[in-house]
Amino acid sequence: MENQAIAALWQQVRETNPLVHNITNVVVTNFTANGLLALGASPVMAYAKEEVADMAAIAGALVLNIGTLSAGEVEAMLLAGQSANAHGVPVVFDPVGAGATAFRTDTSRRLLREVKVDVLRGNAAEIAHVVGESWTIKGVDAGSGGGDAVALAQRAAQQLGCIVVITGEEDVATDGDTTYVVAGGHPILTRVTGTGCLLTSVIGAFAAAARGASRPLLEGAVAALAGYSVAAEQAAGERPAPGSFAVRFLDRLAELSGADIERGARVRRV
Ligand SMILES: Nc1ncnc2c1ncn2[C@@H]1O[C@H](COP(=O)(O)OP(=O)(O)O)[C@@H](O)[C@H]1O
Ligand SMILES: Cc1ncsc1CCOP(=O)(O)O
Ligand SMILES: [Mg+2]
Repeated sequence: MENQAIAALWQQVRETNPLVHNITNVVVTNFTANGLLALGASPVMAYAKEEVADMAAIAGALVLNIGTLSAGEVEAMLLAGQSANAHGVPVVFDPVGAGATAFRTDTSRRLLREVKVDVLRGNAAEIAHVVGESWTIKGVDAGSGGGDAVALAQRAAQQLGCIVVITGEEDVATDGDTTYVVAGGHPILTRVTGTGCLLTSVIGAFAAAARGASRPLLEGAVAALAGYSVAAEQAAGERPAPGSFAVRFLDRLAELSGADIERGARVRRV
């Protein structure tokens, strides 16, 4: 995928200002809404089972995130997901902490069975546990010393029949057939909570824009990953610290130019 096409997709998200319905966790709600606004998308958080089907139906994309799940929220996610499916709205799912507890693992698998998920995004440990493989996990974070993230993503995509995105030092996006690796970003991202969750919602914004233009969702996900990494590198600068990085990162998401992306995006097909 060419950097020019990535820049064009970022421009398209800004121009189309897609509505992204998030059912996400209490830790990252505000950061996610601000990140989506900075990017040029429109966030809405709606959780009540009385309204989620209606909201999902009118959204450009639905993002499900089980970071602080409860039984009631799972019920709402199923209703929202099924409504999105019925209305042709793309669904992006972040299985936060899958593998850390049986409730998270079982809920992830249930959502994937009962909702047609278009893009699954997690760290390597979460994706491994969703598909029944082992990988060290600590709460919501992946442990190191696992296996091959590219092969894991490809197996998961084939097994689940959706696009799988695994993030880490390098990010992988695959539909099980075509696979891209995105380099860049910065380790400081792992010291600010919600950067993975926001990325999942950003992929939602790109899925919404891709839907409008009938472009492949995989390209949208790759564009999201690539621009996100460039913004993080710029925000990190010389001596990054978590607090100021978080603020600068929002600024860079808002100000990232086509030229920044064309110069900085590092995508390769593997
Ligand atoms: N070591 C690293 N170097 C550069 N970027 C990283 C590194 N680890 C994670 N990232 C980036 O941080 C963001 C969140 O990814 P990750 O930490 O894997 O998700 P999560 O927070 O859900 O565990 C992604 O943009 C990813 O590319
Ligand atoms: C710390 C924490 N605990 C439950 S959800 C959450 C946020 C996880 O965010 P991310 O996966 O983006 O680091
Ligand atoms: Mg996460």
